[in-house]
Amino acid sequence: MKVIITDCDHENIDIETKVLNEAGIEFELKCARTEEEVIEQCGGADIFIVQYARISEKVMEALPELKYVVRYGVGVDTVDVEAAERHGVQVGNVPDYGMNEVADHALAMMLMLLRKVYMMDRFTKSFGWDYTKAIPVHRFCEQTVGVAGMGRIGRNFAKKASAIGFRVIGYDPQMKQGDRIGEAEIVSFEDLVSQSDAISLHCPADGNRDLFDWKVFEQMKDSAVLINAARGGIINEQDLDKALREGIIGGAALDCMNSEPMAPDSPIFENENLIVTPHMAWYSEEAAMELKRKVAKESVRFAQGLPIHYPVNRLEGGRYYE
Ligand SMILES: NC(=O)C1=CN([C@@H]2O[C@H](COP(=O)(O)OP(=O)(O)OC[C@H]3O[C@@H](n4cnc5c(N)ncnc54)[C@H](O)[C@@H]3O)[C@@H](O)[C@H]2O)C=CC1
Ligand SMILES: O=C(O)C(=O)COP(=O)(O)O
Repeated sequence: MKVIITDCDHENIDIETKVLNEAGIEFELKCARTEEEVIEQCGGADIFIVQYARISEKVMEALPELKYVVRYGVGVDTVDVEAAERHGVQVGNVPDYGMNEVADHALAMMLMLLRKVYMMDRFTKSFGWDYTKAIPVHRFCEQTVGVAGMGRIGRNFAKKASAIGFRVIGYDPQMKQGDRIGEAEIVSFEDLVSQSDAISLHCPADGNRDLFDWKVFEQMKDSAVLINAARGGIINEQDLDKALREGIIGGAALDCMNSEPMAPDSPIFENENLIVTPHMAWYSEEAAMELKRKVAKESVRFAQGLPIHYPVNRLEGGRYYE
């Protein structure tokens, strides 16, 4: 079988090269992102390792030899998973490479907001010396953190937030209110929104477009902060901009945005109580290496007819490692 790495932002592909070479698997690296680029440049492969390349139904129709698409990452937003099912294409991801990193990043942004570090950093560097600009800051152990999405990353985040001393509540449509999942008590969406001093999003984009919009912001405490290290689109950014400007909520931190890179003229970035990072919550040197090793190893398993560890769709007759 032949592997094509359709696109890769990482600095080098030494790890992928080593794993695929050791298994004797032929592979090529391309630089294809759009449907057209993928169709033009990536014909003849059984397996795609993709980062941001768009693998649509059109691509699958044009490249019928394609059997397996594995993504460098958790989210498979750029792959049409339903079409893959129709075309008999197995889709895979790496769900467990950066669970600590994303939880740590969300936590770091949340602590910066709650302790007003971001704001005091700017103020102090412009030769201001006045902590009262940060008022009010509250004791962590008297505050409640809400986790929307209690999957792998959400549970990890809940554990870390609880270790710091926060009361932690969680909402997840797959979980029952009143249950305890790890460190969090499961509550209704309404309770999560109205009781939390900070809300961290850890749910997928699929099915959750504009989950946090004006109506929800109005139910939040006016001092509450919102953290998104999940996906852009879960928050309605126009409504968030308005909520930040009008003091409907206390602040926000976005690692993920609707448009990435963000639209340069978006007024949301004028808000002083907003922190942004460039979709980097997943990143650490260690996570990047783990990710590269795992996508390559999954490709080798598929090529050798062995069960893969991380199926996203379940094809009839597919082979999965349970
Ligand atoms: N910023 C970054 O660098 C990274 C972001 N991510 C994103 O983080 C998110 C979470 O990843 P995982 O924890 O691995 O996923 P997961 O699949 O383990 O957990 C997601 C959970 O969200 C729940 N959920 C679905 N709709 C919901 C809703 N409306 N409200 C509350 N919960 C809801 C699901 O029931 C599930 O339990 C994904 O969107 C993923 O793409 C993942 C890695 C890196
Ligand atoms: O693993 C994921 O889903 C991530 O969000 C990591 O970032 P990316 O999707 O590669 O921009």
